[in-house]
Amino acid sequence: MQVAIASDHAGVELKAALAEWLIARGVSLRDLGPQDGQSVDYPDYAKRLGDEVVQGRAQKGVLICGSGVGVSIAVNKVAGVRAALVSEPLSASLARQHNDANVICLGARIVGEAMARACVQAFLDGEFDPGDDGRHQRRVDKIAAVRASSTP
Ligand SMILES: O=C(CO)[C@H](O)[C@H](O)[C@H](O)COP(=O)(O)O
Repeated sequence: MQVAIASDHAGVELKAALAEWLIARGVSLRDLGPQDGQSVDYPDYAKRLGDEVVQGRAQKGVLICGSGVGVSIAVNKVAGVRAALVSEPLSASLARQHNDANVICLGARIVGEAMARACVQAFLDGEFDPGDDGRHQRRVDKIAAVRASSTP
């Protein structure tokens, strides 16, 4: 599985720490930047990562900004992205199990490195469960239908 990671300036240190940890654990990782702490605009990196996922160059993505809110709003505008903003591992796991999330968003000014690692681990380990009656799949399908039927 290919994993992509990106951030804005507020998330660049946490991104570097997570990237080092993931690579050490054998994860195939694409770091989409930025590479330094110069101020950037989070929608640019959110789009870059969202495109990477929906175009199939990565199967999952990790996005980081100061709060996680900006990147989560932005990346959920990319058709096919289901991004979850999380700050603890149960939500990260449920985002996979129930929502088939393909991106998680973290706030570097909200969570510490250990909690961020726990969230990423739960997200990468989690598997989508369509539900014994298909209810989770039906709801995920309805998310796509909401987008398809929305007018600007
Ligand atoms: O979008 C955000 C807030 O919801 C992110 O936390 C950004 O990282 C933050 O806005 C960046 O703020 P800065 O003052 O430019 O560092």
